Amino acid sequence: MALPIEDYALIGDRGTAALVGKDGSIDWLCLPRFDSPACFAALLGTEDHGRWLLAPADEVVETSRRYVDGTALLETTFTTAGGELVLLDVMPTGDNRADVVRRLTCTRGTVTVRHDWVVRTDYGKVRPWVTRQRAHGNDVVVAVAGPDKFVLRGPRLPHGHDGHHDDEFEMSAGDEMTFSTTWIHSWHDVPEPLGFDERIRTTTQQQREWSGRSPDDVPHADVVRRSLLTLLLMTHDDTGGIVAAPTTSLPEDFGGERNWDYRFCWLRDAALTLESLLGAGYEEEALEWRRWLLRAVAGDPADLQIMYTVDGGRELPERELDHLPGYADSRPVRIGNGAVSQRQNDVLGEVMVALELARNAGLDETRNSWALQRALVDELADHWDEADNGLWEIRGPQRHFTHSRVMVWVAFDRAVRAAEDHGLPGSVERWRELRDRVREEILEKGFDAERGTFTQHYDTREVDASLLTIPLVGFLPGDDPRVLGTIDAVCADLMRDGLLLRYRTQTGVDGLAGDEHPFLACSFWLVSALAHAGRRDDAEVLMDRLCGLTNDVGLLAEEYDTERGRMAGNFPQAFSHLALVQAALALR
Ligand SMILES: OC[C@H]1O[C@H](O[C@H]2O[C@H](CO)[C@@H](O)[C@H](O)[C@H]2O)[C@H](O)[C@@H](O)[C@@H]1O
Repeated sequence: MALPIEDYALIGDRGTAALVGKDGSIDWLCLPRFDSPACFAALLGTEDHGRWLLAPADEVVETSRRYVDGTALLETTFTTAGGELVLLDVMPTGDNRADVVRRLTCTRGTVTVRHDWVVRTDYGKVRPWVTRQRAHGNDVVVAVAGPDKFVLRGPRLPHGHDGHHDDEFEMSAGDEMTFSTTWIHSWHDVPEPLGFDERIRTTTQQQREWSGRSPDDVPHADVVRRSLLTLLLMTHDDTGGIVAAPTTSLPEDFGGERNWDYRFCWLRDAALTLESLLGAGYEEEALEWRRWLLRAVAGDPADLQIMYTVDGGRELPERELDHLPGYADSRPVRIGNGAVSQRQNDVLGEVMVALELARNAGLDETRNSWALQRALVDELADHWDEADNGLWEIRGPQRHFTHSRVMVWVAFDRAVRAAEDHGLPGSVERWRELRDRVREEILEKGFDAERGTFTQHYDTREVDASLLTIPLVGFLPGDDPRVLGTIDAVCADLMRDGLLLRYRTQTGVDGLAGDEHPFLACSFWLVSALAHAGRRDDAEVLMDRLCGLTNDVGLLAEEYDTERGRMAGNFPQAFSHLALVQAALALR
């Protein structure tokens, strides 16, 4: 059975990423890309759905973990009655290969190690054909199924029993053993082995150099550095696409149906990630992402999607995997995401903010990059008043969501500013007129004057945590009475044990059964809104609490179940980490 979500840590090579459990088992890995089918899917099922375990066979009396300073190399230390074993997990970056390297070092006494290598392709469904072969002068174990080939290397290889390749062996103080699994296309020959020491050294250097540029002058600078590194791991090296999370179907409601696939590039999540990276001083990432964006949305602006595959593809049909029981029996397990065809009017606003920040950071517009923004804003000008599914991608009826309307204002506002401040060409008069019109409309229809708060949509008196972004995007100043009233109303209606829900599910607005837990990004938005409102002390108290919720290696899922003290939803979630960075920057 899978571990609590917070007992996993992320390793990755910026092509894909794996979840390593505190028990030494890799329970989730999609190869070679974030959105490829998983070959280790025990996270959503059992060990028979694929996993790779290296851990003491003896009873473990203590486990501690850490990332090697400034890197995403994970070090797990197991203490047993007889000794101590350190497991280093690395996915080397920058070499266009897909390898997972696991190095065991016995640092004290004697430890019996258990090895279990269970590859199942197609998300735990297909048992590959596994053989022992000779390649490049060594024995290797090779698993083949359809297009995929997995090569296990190591100084001592496990043997096959009942579909598992397992082994037990003793290690004594000073012993070191390195194993690796490499993915290749099944029609290719087994590649050369990696030079482990050299790849570990370069990966360490690259990641240290990158994370060393993270700001020191923010509260919780270490947590911020880890968040930035986690966002980097979710940015695809080759294409520049940024995924929302490396997992699918970790439940928002344990045992419920709120299970979604996040292994894709949402324009919203990616644009917000970029804002955080730019705010923290990482500028070159903006260029890569803008290139990704230009390729992904190229074509008729009317065909803009709200999400794409990692390489900018448009097809990500949602389907259910019946063969997987789901994490904590949360079914269905879904791959693909039906929200792809939704109308979400906020998205262009977020994109325009990120591209404006990039411009202000010195990234010049190319003819193409501005022409595209201009075409998208003109397209929005023809449809700005249509109802939508909102940023929460609700599957209930479309509405006039206030947050979406505010982001429409943002899109026109940033387009006008691009023309005014940077002399970029476009239908500025029309954009200006629509910007002012949507603003008036929001203040009239999206504001409940009696209660002194903005509302979730135009036909309700309910509130929504997304309204906390109103001061953050500059729609109103942070100390405007309407903003202060909204903060109070959101806290009064949506606070659960000190953390914020996105909205009240009980109203049925999202068209789904069940409930959910506080959404961590919303609580970070509250920190930022409080800071903008001049309530710095309150903001700091909440920020301290939220940073205290990160797991032992600094990671956050999408939501937090305050009753059980457990993380919920996909993990780690870019939205949570990017909002953490933004909150820290707001408190700078
Ligand atoms: O709440 C139902 C929706 O949940 C998912 O959307 C959430 O995740 C997205 C990626 O991080 C984020 O952009 C969005 O704001 C969140 O609501 C899911 O992807 C949707 O299919 C689902 O309808």
